[in-house]
Amino acid sequence: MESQPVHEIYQSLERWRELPAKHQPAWPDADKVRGVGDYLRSMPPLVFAGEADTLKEEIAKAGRGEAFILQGGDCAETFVDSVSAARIRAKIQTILQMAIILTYGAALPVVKIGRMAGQYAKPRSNPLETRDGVELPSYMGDAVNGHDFTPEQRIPDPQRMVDAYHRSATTLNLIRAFTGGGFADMSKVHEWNKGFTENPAYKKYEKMAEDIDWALRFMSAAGIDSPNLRTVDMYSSHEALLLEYETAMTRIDQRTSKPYNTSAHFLWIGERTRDVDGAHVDLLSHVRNPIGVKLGPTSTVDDARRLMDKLNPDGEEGRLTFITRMGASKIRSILPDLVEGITSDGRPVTWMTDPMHGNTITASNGYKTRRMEDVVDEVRGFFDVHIGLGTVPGGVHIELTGDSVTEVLGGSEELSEEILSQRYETLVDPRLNHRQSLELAFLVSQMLRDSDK
Ligand SMILES: O=C[C@H](O)[C@H](O)COP(=O)(O)O
Ligand SMILES: C=C(OP(=O)(O)O)C(=O)O
Ligand SMILES: [Mn+2]
Repeated sequence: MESQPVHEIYQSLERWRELPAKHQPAWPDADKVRGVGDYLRSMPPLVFAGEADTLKEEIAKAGRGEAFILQGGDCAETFVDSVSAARIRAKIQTILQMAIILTYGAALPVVKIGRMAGQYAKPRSNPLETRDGVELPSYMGDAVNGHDFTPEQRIPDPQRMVDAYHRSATTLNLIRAFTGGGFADMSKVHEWNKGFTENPAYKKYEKMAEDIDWALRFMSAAGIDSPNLRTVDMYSSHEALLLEYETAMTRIDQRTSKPYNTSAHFLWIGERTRDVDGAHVDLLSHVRNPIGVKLGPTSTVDDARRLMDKLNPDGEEGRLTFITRMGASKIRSILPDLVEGITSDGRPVTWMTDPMHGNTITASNGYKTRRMEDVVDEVRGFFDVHIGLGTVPGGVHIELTGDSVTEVLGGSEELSEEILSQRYETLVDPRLNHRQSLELAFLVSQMLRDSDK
């Protein structure tokens, strides 16, 4: 097939400008936005298109039940945390620990994707925030404005997109260093748990680490060795919200002459921007990365089919993932029709669950929170529905952190409303802490095991 002329590709990448674009910041200075776009276009890509292709194959495997995807990280990364190697390491470590729990428990390869190295932009329910009669733009993530409630901080500043690019680069560098440079060596599974032993989840982890050590000694004695035991692949992802940033980071791949978004391996379109005739869907329809679309409780089969027509008309395996986020009380009644309607289309999709965003509540003391039991119940509902239909539960999408924050209620330590204020550090949505993340991984590994019977 003849490749499309380069100028036509670049034209197609700008077509979104004629379409309705939701949740874009009201940038005060259009010239400054253009300048930032030019700067970003002059900068190197953050990821290589070939890596995105490899991830697409991995996601295809998850869609067929030959692997399972673990996607996790902050709701909103912050510039402050991006300079803390300890915080980034704790997050990577949490994802690696969860992945090893899932791999060992279910004997299934786990595809690891961080909500990291670019998760700096947020859609908000209300574009404005009012405090004591003062109205300012809502915080939309560090790539847009500052969290402090002052006009200086809250007015969107396009220069922040440049900062987001550089901080994504340093975070990604650290991810690559940790996952390729010895930290992720399987013989270190014990060390990842150091200092965390006085809790049932940590004890369970310790026991599993001992079993893995024994298996490794057996393999070594039997002369079995694999580079897979020493390094892991971890991919980057974020919500493709800021159209100017995502367009500037889209480049034509030399190997294939096709456009790839080089700001992350995997991009997703959020529940609030998934209109099939809107700007976000149009922009991502032109790039070749694997992409996801969040589907909330009002999604219809027709919505999802039209998204497939636009985003994956030829039914390329691994290209399109639907990340459902229905809410624990709704998933069992809503998901079956959606999955059946899409399965009968015949074109493959990979199904993931985001058990966080449909389960957000306000605690009696005003904190935005979630209940661990609802999170677990939505994942369970996701497995129940897919197993009932004979389709494949392909992965989980989790908001988490490696620190001991107090943002989500419940879990084995029975975190209560009164405790939320102790370490409530998120700037947008509540995240599972390190312990709750491991607990969830153990429960999901059991669900995966049961689904294999
Ligand atoms: O992370 C997702 C959204 O940005 C977030 O849930 C919106 O939160 P809000 O309702 O506080 O604006
Ligand atoms: C905005 C998010 O979710 P959703 O689009 O599902 O509401 C998110 O993932 O942080
Ligand atoms: Mn969120």
